[in-house]
Amino acid sequence: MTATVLDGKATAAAVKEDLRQRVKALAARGITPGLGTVLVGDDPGSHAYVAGKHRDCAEVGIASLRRDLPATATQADVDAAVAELNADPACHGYIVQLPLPRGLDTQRVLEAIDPDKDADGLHPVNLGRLVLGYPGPLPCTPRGIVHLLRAYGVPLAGARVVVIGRGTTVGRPLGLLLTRRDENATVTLCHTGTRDLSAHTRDADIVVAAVGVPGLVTADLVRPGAAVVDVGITRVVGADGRGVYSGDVAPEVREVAGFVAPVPGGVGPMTRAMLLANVVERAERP
Ligand SMILES: Nc1nc2c(c(=O)[nH]1)N[C@@H](CN(C=O)c1ccc(C(=O)N[C@@H](CCC(=O)O)C(=O)O)cc1)CN2
Repeated sequence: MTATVLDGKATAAAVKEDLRQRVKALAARGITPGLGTVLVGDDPGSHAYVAGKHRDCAEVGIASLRRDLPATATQADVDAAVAELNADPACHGYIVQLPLPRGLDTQRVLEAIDPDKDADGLHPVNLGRLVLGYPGPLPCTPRGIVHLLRAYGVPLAGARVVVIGRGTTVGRPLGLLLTRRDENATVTLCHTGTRDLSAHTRDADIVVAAVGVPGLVTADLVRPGAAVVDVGITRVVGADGRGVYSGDVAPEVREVAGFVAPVPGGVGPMTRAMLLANVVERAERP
């Protein structure tokens, strides 16, 4: 069997086309949605991701508000950038690019974001809303994973899903999302302390790997025909000595699985598209 590839680029392109139309409708009402970013330091990966977010904004007609701070920025500098975006009426939603440089208090920064402008859905108030099943912005990667699975008709209701990874940006919120009544899946949340990981994954209809351990999910861990979603993204040195991305899922899994969301080209583009969706939805709210 060769798995059907869950094409995140194509699915994200369709999401962006829909958003472009909705942004046009907003323009007719005199509203331009605005996405802000706070980027601190020199990490090349973070710079590339933030640049990508602003390119996406330009593609769909969302206004960009960039706040780039040097690696020497203090906690007070970051707090000030956050306070400025909280107060700016042109900004419908914004993100603080993670990870922040060492020495800055990530939790304090995330908690300072106005929950109403939390485009990442990572503020404790919004994670609490997710727990309670109240409406609110959803974390972008989990939302993107659910959208991608649905786009390819992978059944969620009643599905046994194993999520590997208990982080607050992907694993934990994904478990909450998939167990809502609308999705109705049964979720097992595995992590580095899980004994006999394969006993869980071999039983699963859907395996989501979000730990950042290249090649962790091998073919023998996957039930034939299952859907496997790769979220891990690690930069490794390829055979030719150049940097390449490696996911948590080994390449041979494609011979066993029914569906595979690859790295790159799977969940990453969906994460970016869902960020735009959160901003447009916020701008559409009365
Ligand atoms: N505030 C946030 N910080 C971070 C998040 C986040 O969701 N919010 N997630 C990651 C980084 N990230 C977005 O910020 C992100 C990472 C990777 C991709 C992506 O599209 N990856 C591509 C491959 C890389 C490439 O082609 O350049 C892919 O998978 O196809 C998008 C977003 C940590 N920080």
